[in-house]
Amino acid sequence: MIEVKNLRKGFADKTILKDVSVNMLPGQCNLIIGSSGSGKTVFMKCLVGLFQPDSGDIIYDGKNFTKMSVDQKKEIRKEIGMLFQGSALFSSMTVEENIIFPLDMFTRDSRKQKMDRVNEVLNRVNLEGANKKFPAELSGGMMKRVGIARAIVLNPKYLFVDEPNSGLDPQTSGLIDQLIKEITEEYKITTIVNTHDMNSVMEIGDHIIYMYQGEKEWEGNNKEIIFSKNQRLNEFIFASEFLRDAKDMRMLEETGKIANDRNMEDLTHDDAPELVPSPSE
Ligand SMILES: Nc1ncnc2c1ncn2[C@@H]1O[C@H](COP(=O)(O)OP(=O)(O)OP(=O)(O)O)[C@@H](O)[C@H]1O
Repeated sequence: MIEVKNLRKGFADKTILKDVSVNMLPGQCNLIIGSSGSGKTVFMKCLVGLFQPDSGDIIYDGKNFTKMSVDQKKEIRKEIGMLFQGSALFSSMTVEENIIFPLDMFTRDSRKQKMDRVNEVLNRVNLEGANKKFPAELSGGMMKRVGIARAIVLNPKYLFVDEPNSGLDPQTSGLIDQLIKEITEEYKITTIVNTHDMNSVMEIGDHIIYMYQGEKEWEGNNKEIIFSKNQRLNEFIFASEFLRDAKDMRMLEETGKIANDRNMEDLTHDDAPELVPSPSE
C-alpha cells in the first residue's frame, strides 16, 4: 500500500499540490484523472521521488519515503516499475536488450536466469518470440507491451503508468488496460495510472482519484463515479452528450433497471433509478 498524507508541492511562488491525502491499495488499479494542469504528473513524480515534496509524507508499506536517505530511496525504487509516455524504449536495442536492462542494473543473476525472466515476462504480455525485434519494427500496442514487460521484469510491488493509452486505437487501448489490470491483480501490485481515457476509467477504475487544481476533489470507484453528484467531476468526465447518455445507461444497469441481458423492451420512463450518493460525498 502507498499512503500519501498532506502532500504539498509548489514551484517558485505557485502551489501545485495542496494537501493531497490518499491511500493506494495493492491489487488495485488506482487511476489519477483530472484536466490538463491539475497536477497529476507532479503528483506522480513526487511519489516516485523525481520531485521532492515541500511537505507531507509518502509511505510505502509502512516505510516513510519522504524521510529516507538517497540510498534508502534506491531500495524502494527497485520495487517500482515505471512505464512513461511513448514507452521510452531504447531504439538502438532489441526487445530482449530493452527488457534485460533493469536486470543488468539491479541484479547479479546469471545470464540464463535473466533470459528465463525476459522470456517469462515476454510470454506474460503475449509477445513470445519478439526478442530480436527493434522498437521501430513494432506497432504502438506492441511497444506498450514491451514497456510493460520491462516495467514488471524486476517483479515490482508498485507500478506507475503515465497515459498508457496515448496514441493507441480504442481496441488496442482496451487490451493494454486489461493487461495492466490482470498483472495488477495477479501479482498484487499497487498500480497507479495517470489517464485521460474515459474507457479506462470505466473498465479498470478500481479506485479513481479526481484532481482539481492541485486538490483531491473526489475519490471512488468506477461504479460510484456514475452516481457522483460532484458537479466538477461530472462536467469533466461526462463531457459529451454521448458520455452523458452512456452514464445514464450505466446508472440504469447498476440499479437493476436494465436486466443483464440488456433487454430494454420493458423499460419505461417511470423506471428512473433512485440516485445513490457516493460514500465519499
Ligand atoms: N518543473 C516544473 N516547474 C515549474 N512548474 C511546473 C513544473 N512541472 C509542472 N509544473 C506546473 O505544474 C502544474 C501541473 O502540471 P502537471 O504536469 O502536473 O499537470 P497534469 O495534470 O499532469 O497535466 P496533463 O494532463 O496536461 O499532463 C502546471 O501548471 C505546470 O506548469
